[in-house]
Parts: sequence; C-alpha cells; structure tokens
Amino acid sequence: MTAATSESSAPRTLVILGAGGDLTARLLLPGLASLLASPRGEAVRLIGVDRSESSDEAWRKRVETAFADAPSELAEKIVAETAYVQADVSDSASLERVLAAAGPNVALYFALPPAITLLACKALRKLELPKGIMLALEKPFGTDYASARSLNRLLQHLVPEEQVFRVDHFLGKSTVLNLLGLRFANRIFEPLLSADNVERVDIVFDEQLALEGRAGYYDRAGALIDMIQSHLLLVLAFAAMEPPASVDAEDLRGGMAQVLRATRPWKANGTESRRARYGAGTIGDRKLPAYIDEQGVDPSHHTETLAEMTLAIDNWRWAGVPFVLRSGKALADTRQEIVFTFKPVPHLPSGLHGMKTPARLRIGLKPASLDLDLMINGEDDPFELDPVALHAELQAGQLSAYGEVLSSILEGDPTLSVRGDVAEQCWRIVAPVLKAWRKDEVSIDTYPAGTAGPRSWH
Ligand SMILES: O=C1O[C@H](COP(=O)(O)O)[C@@H](O)[C@H](O)[C@H]1O
Repeated sequence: MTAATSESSAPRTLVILGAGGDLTARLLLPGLASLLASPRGEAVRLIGVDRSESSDEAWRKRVETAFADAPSELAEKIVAETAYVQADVSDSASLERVLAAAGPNVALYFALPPAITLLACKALRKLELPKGIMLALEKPFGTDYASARSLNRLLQHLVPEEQVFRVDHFLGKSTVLNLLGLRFANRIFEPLLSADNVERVDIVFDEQLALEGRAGYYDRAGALIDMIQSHLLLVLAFAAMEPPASVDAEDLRGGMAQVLRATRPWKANGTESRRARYGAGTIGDRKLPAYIDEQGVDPSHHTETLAEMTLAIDNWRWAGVPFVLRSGKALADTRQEIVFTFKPVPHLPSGLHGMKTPARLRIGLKPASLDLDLMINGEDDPFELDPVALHAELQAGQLSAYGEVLSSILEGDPTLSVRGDVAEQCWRIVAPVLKAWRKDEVSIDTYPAGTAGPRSWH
C-alpha cells in the first residue's frame, strides 16, 4: 500500500473541523476510540475546531464521553492533551491559527456540510500549507457532477491527490471489503461472475432507521444521494470491477474508476428508477409520523426516503446484466446485502423436477454473512429438487468502518478513500435520474413506515 510521506516523525495531529457536530460525536470520535483500542492504534494528537465558544475542558469532556466504550491508554493520553480552537473555518486567518496550533504533521478532517467545506478549502488556498498535510472530506462530495468537478480542481491547487481523502465509510466496512477476498482469492466464484452466468445483481441497503433528527441534511439529499450516489455505487464497483494486480491505492482505485466509467442508468433518461416516501406507521414498538410531518422537513422538496435505480455496465463482462441498487428508510426489515442471481442451467435433465428458485450467491453487509442458495435432490422423491442454503456467519472487522477510515488517513494511505475521478463518476451516473425526478417524470409512491415498501413494488 502506498502512503504519502510526511516531513515529520512527530505523531500525526488530527484536527476535526466541525468538532461540535453530530458526525463528530456519533461516528468520528467512537471510530477513533475503536482504532486506539486496537493493536493498530498509534499515538495521535487531537484538536477540535468549531465556531461556537467553548473551552478545552468542555471539549475534553465530549471526547472522554465518546471514548468511554473503548478505553485504552492511548485514548487516555489524547483526552488529557486534546485542545479546542474556536475558529470560523471560512476565514484564512482563523485557519492559519488552527494550523499553527496543529504543528507539522497534520490531517484536517472536514466534518462539515459541503457548502462550508467548500468555503474552508477556498480559505486554505490563501495559505501556505504544511508539507504532507492530509485533507479528509466527508460525503457528499459536492452536490452534483459540476460541483464535484470544481471542488476537485480546487483541491488540486491545495495538495497532491494522494493527500486527499474523500471519505466514504462503506470503503471501511469489513463486509464490503469481504468482496475483494471472496472474488479475488478464490477460484470458485470469480469465473462465474459475468454475463455468461449471472442474470442480475442486487445491491440492497434497507434500513429500519428513519430520519433520526437529520432533516437539515437528509431533506435535501434523499435516499438516492444519501445512499446510492455514494455508498452503493462504490459497492457496485467492488462487485463488478476486473481483478486488480494489487490492492494498492493505484490499482484498486483505478479498477473502480474503470468499471464506473462503463456504468450508466439502464434507460439513458433515468426513468427506469423508482422512488417513494414513508407515511405514518409503526416499526416494532416505535410509532413514526409520516416523513413530511417529521420536524424540519419541507414537503415542497419532494424528498424520497426509498430509492431504486437499475444500471447497465457497458463492458464485455457485464453487458446486458441489470444491477439493481436500492436503499430506503423506515422499512420493515434491515436487509443489507449483495445478491448475484444466476441464470438457469442451459438444460435441466428431464426427470429432475421441482426447480423453484435460481442459484444465488448472497454477501451480507449487516450482519456479515455469506450464503449460497442452491437446488439439490430432495429427501423424499430423489428426483424432486429441494432448495438448500449454505450459510456462513462471518466475523465483523475489529475496527468500526470509521475506525478503518481514520486509520488510513492517519497512516497517509489513500487506498480506502474515494479518488477524485471516482467521485465524479458517481455523480455522472445518477445525474439522469436526478433530472427525471426534478422534472417529475417518475412519480413518487408512498409506503407506510414499517412495511416492505409500496405495495405496487412487490
Ligand atoms: O452514510 C450513511 O450511512 C448510514 C448507513 O450506514 P451504517 O454504517 O450506519 O449502517 C445511513 O443510515 C445514513 O443515512 C447515511 O447518511
């Protein structure tokens, strides 16, 4: 794996811009704690930056609380030494103060909404940045294809590409990374994964979680941008890419870019897509209001909470195979998996009967699992086929997805971050669907929260 070299051997200083935000408390600090408590943990300094007035003491308490579930000596040291800097990140002079406090070996993590990240990057352009500085940017990377391109251009003026970490925590999920081992370290599956044998591929990420107080962000993003444009297209890239020569940053991300460049909506105008929004309902013992009645939601945004799009990959391996990507919130079940459905056999010997379901290879994202659904000879009538499932429960990775992502940033290894051209491709691929939806060419269906989605979709 390649790692950007730093000028200094001092421990890396992780500076979180947006330290007071939800992302920092919910994901970044617990992710850092999980890394520090693992054998891969290393000494690191931590500085929290936000615009509101606070103190080192108050910030230290927040870090301590977030670290409570994964205590370690390294975590204790960080808590004791961490500092808070009040700063307006859109102002160069303020950022200069932040960089001075951080010292030479620094990773700046923008845990900020895209518009503020853009302002902060513009402000950084006026400064001389420390050599080897890492810039980590949260998703969504831009708000569309054009803005992602211009943000990439701006970043090119700041640091070389290998020092830019476009964070997508799905690339840190051990269950997503399982795809690489499963496909490229075993001879039995990879030769079958092509249009010759595969009828369709489904990448599904259904959640029972609803809005969880995130209207400010989600009501502008919706399920397509929140999940498909970012996470699920990267999963598709791992599921469909050609075997790379190595899994270093160059080869792995090159392979992802290559397959995404060949990917497009099944129908060029994006109208094969589907969208829906949840109405009032119950999930377990939770009663949920309709999405449009959730606090902070503006019904005029027509935001979808369930999105599906079908994609084609125009290359020799996958021509003609639909890849169906779907994700939604407030659904009855948590179904999160990649499913390769195989074509029927060319000829079923006559006399063998009762073929009910196609062969399927299912890779569970949560929980981590592997299933092979097959038809075999039945118990009673030996010529009647019965379904059988070979099931394996897999170990989840030792680190949380954010722990994995932070580890790669602190090590300066961009392998598990989204390369600039990959980020642009992801926006290009969904652009026709976004356009069709804006023009109301695809109707928005509804489903009661706690169900499997709109009845017309089953
Ligand atoms: O980035 C996001 O991902 C989560 C799902 O990922 P998980 O690792 O938390 O299961 C999703 O709920 C959220 O809406 C989205 O912004």
